[in-house]
Amino acid sequence: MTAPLLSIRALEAGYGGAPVLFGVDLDVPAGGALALMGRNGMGKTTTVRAIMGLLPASGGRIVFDGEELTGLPPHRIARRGIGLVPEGRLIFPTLTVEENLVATSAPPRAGRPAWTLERVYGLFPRLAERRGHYGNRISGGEQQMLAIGRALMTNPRLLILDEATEGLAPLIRAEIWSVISALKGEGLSLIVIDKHVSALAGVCEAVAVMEKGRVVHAGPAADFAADKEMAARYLGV
Ligand SMILES: Nc1ncnc2c1ncn2[C@@H]1O[C@H](COP(=O)(O)OP(=O)(O)OP(=O)(O)O)[C@@H](O)[C@H]1O
Repeated sequence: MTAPLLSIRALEAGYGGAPVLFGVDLDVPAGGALALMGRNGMGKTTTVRAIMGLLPASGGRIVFDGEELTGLPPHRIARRGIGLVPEGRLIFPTLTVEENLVATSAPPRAGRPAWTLERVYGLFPRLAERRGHYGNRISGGEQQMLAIGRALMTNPRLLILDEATEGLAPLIRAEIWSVISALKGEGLSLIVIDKHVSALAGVCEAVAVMEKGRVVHAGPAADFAADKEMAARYLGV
């Protein structure tokens, strides 16, 4: 069996001495997509922050493409090839759409087609129409597209989407899911945090459910989506 692209073992992290993660284990195979689920406050975003180096790990290991990430600063982790679409989008409000896209762009990776402005605009034609608008003058859906485009401009090998469809109108949400699915089809590896179980199962092979800072269930996403009782037990839906 080939080693996973991302492997997390016994990860511990917290805020100001208060522990939040108590030994998280996760794997993402190259080209695979993992749905990370769980009720509010269970530690999903904290896990993502630890992967990105935005929060120090107090224990455990994060290995990406065979190299240890634990302890590296966020910009070096991004350079290794992990892109983040953060919860709340965090668009630069006083930069234009185009400036937001180029602000964090990074060189392409060997063997993968480079992400360019043209390619991002091809994926999201609305961003091309809004290219000169400031980040705080576009709709929530457009901001979400921009957050995804900006992460793609770093030419990631693994893209982490934290609540990328949260609070969006159904049509825009469907557009975002179809883009996520297309990215998966191109071989990009994904971690997708979202509440929409059936949409997740359409893109992700695997699911991991977090409860109180631990992974309490891991398995095929299709099985999870088909088992209403299990979804109700873990997600309270
Ligand atoms: N900056 C912070 N300082 C202190 N505690 C925090 C901070 N951010 C999160 N927490 C706490 O850490 C725990 C896990 O939060 P986290 O944001 O990782 O959950 P989540 O599973 O992503 O949920 P959500 O869907 O609400 O984002 C919660 O108890 C939360 O209150």
